[in-house]
Amino acid sequence: MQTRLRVYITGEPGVGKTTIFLKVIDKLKLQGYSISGFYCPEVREKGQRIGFKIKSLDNEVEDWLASIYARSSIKIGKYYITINENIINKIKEKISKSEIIGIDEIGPMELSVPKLKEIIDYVLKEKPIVVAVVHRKISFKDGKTFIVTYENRSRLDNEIFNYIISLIQ
Ligand SMILES: Nc1nc2c(ncn2[C@@H]2O[C@H](COP(=O)(O)OP(=O)(O)OP(=O)(O)O)[C@@H](O)[C@H]2O)c(=O)[nH]1
Repeated sequence: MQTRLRVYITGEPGVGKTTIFLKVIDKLKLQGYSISGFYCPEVREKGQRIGFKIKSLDNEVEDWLASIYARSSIKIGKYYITINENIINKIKEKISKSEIIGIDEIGPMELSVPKLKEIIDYVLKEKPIVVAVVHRKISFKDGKTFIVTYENRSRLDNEIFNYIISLIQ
């Protein structure tokens, strides 16, 4: 039977979702699994968030996703979306070669960018194993959701890693 595993990591703003996500990805990499995907770290200037980058999980590909300084036809909140076809294709190329896909995050912004939504839809539909940070306002039925809290964040990465390994080894 082809494995089909979805693991979603969610929780309140700033609680530690990305930290848990990256710890789980690192543990899986240490087990020798090929993993790719992307994450969208925020960029701050003098303490103020001025935009987001998009980076491939192996950090080989990086570009601006959205910025308050750019100008484009898509604006989400105060951010103009600036992602280009070139980085999308590079990330798609990496995703096509991996067995495990990691995404941080699946949120209103990422889903409002057509090219990113296309990748997310493809991954959730086609790839066997997906680990994704999901915005607290979004939920998926097909998979297991782990909620990060201040109380469990020191151990939740191990719990999630052990859950995944128990199903794919
Ligand atoms: N002390 C401590 N700090 C943590 C822990 N996990 C995350 N943090 C810190 O909490 C802050 C937010 O962590 P993130 O992983 O970015 O949290 P997030 O939920 O992804 O944040 P948003 O994407 O902005 O909602 C960062 O400064 C982290 O270093 C933890 O287990 N202990």
